[in-house]
Amino acid sequence: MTITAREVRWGTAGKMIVDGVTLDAVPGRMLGLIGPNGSGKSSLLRLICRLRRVAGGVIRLDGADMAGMARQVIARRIALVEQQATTEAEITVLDVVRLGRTPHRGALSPWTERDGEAVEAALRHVGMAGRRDQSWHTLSGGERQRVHIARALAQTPSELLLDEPTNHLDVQHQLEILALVRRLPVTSIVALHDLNLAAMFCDEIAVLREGRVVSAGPPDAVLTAAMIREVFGVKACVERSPHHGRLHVQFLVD
Ligand SMILES: Nc1ncnc2c1ncn2[C@@H]1O[C@H](COP(=O)(O)OP(=O)(O)OP(=O)(O)O)[C@@H](O)[C@H]1O
Repeated sequence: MTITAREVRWGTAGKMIVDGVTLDAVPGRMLGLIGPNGSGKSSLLRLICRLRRVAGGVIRLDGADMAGMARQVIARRIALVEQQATTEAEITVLDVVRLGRTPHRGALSPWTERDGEAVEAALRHVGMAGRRDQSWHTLSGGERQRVHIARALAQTPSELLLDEPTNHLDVQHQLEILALVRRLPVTSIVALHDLNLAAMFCDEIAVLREGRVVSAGPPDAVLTAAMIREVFGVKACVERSPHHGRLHVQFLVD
């Protein structure tokens, strides 16, 4: 396992928001986090990359308790793409992606060939190499999302955390980004609202409700009509697609 969480708790204002979460991210695989709005997905991702400190339980990276690790050590390993990340307006696409190299560089160290290669590869991966000189504030929402993902890739993480990475993206780019993450030699944890994207791309899925994992395992075991009704309050029919062989969820409205 690369990242393991055991009985992780975190809360604020007297309310438990992550309430005893236990999960394992298997090396090289994609773990999906699904759950209704406010179920704790973003909070859990922020705990995993230690933007927040756990109030109880333990998160380990390759067996070592992350609570005792230096911030830079964590930043060299784990990249997070947040849902609504903001960036200074007066910078270019290239500037944003170059920021991904920060954890690998000392304050005075020169820009290296390796830094440049990581940035170029990241720009290419998200299809933004031709837009490197464009000003950040002129980008569309989807383009910004792709540049944020490029920044995370430039960090050359071994663990990649993505909070709703398909938000703002058109269907082609939704599929491309998730296919890219799957292809990368990284362990990924991805919060997703679209159950069909989760079914298509995730190796394992954990379902959160009110800060607790209520189901976890391969998509075939987790994505059931009963779970969708119970957790999301929606009627659904779950079938195996004759086209791609993965589960497909059809929602039913009265
Ligand atoms: N710093 C905070 N102060 C107060 N409440 C918070 C804080 N951070 C998170 N919350 C609350 O915790 C709950 C979980 O939020 P979180 O963003 O983790 O959920 P989520 O599953 O990612 O939701 P969504 O699907 O809507 O993005 C929400 O009710 C949110 O309002």
